[in-house]
Amino acid sequence: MSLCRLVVTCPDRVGIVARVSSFIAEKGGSITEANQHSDLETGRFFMRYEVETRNMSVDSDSFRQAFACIAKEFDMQWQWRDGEQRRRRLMIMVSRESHCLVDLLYRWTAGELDCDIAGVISNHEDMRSVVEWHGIEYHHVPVAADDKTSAFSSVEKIIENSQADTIVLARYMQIIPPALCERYSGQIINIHHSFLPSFAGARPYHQAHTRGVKLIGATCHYVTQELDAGPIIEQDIQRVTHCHTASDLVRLGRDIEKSVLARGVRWHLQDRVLIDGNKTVVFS
Ligand SMILES: Nc1nc2c(c(=O)[nH]1)N[C@@H](CN(C=O)c1ccc(C(=O)N[C@@H](CCC(=O)O)C(=O)O)cc1)CN2
Repeated sequence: MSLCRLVVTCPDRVGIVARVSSFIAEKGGSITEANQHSDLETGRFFMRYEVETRNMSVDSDSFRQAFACIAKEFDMQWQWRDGEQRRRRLMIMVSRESHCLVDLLYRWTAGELDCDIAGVISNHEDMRSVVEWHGIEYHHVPVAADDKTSAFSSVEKIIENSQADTIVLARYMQIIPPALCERYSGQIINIHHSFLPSFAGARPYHQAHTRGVKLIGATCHYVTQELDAGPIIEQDIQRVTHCHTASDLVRLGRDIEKSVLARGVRWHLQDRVLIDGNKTVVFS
């Protein structure tokens, strides 16, 4: 097994850390990274342990079986992710803007993103050559304004057949239907090109330029039915001035979008992001 991750959320109470850490020690596991958080407003507790398991007396299935008793006692939602189960499969979705897609493909090629890329879905043909150059399957699924239902049933079938467990909207400019949001709740990551909640929706840089902002930003968030309102994973900003045109904001924003999305995806792949209602706990 070697390195495994234990991720837990449960109602907060005294004794959780003591019980879980002593259980891991009893099985011969060594906790190499420990993160925890108590949300005093909601009374929820969040934990993420990385565990070196080479000296453990049990395998992953036996660990899960034994830990289930503790999980039941503390009403935990939990995951024990070992090497085999740990590697996620990403489906990337893109429209016409290439910068976030190309940045993710570069980082994946460089080994920065510990995942498989199951494929790329786009409503345009523009990105086919760069995707296929990386040896990744490209799915062109046009979205007709008057028939989005059939387009997204094709999208859902492609995602299902690819066995992807994480979907990354790398400037994909179509609204994901409620059913797909529900089915992949907490598994669809979007990069919005503004510092949310400011300038949600379309053309945020032009909205920002009209408003005369002195900061622009980008937001990586989980996708929900409500547009650009899902749990925020990561954000960043950059100063701008009256000298910058709307096109300047678009150009300057690209670098922020790429880095914010990459951090958000990487933390998700490492099980560092735990959803807390419409917020997140990020053990970065
Ligand atoms: N269900 C959700 N879908 C999407 C979300 C989300 O939070 N929930 N984020 C958006 C990203 N986005 C801005 O970042 C965005 C994309 C698309 C639109 C929009 O109005 N699209 C039109 C079509 C536009 C076109 O054809 O070019 C539409 O879908 O009718 C607004 C914001 C991704 N999806």
